[in-house]
Amino acid sequence: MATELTFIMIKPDGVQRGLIGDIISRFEKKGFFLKAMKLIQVERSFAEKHYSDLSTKPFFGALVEYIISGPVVAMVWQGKGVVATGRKIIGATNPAQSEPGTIRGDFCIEVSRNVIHGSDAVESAQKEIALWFPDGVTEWRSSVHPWIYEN
Ligand SMILES: Nc1ncnc2c1ncn2[C@@H]1O[C@H](COP(=O)(O)OP(=O)(O)OP(=O)(O)O)[C@@H](O)[C@H]1O
Repeated sequence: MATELTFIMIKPDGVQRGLIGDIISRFEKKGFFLKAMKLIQVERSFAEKHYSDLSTKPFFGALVEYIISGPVVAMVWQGKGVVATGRKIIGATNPAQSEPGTIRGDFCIEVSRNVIHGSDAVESAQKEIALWFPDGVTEWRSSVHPWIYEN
């Protein structure tokens, strides 16, 4: 059974622009399973912690302002290869380079308003899931699992 997990966050622009349903639908239709989800407006200190790896970047202050500017949808998705495939579904960081058919390729223009975050590695996914969902995620098995996964 596929146990890989990734952390996905719909950023404030994605929430404000009504893209939540479309984004969730893309992950569901691919064959990934939702394990946790909440709509939450985070504190500055929490956003700084989430993006601590980028604290020396010139855009760090603007990035934190953007993330705390409204509610975000934080989610955990499960499935075979969900970290790498999730990044492909999302598309390149800069929407100018994101392929059509990806979330960023279809829905946004600016790197500073790029709608969605996805973990970049299994290890960072584990760290981000622990930060955003300290009480853990919901264990359940979809009844359609055998129609998507051979084992
Ligand atoms: N040059 C930039 N100017 C403004 N914002 C930027 C710039 N580069 C990155 N960002 C913002 O910081 C976020 C994190 O940058 P990172 O390089 O980790 O990209 P990413 O891993 O594709 O994005 P994310 O972590 O949000 O999935 C980007 O998604 C974007 O919102």
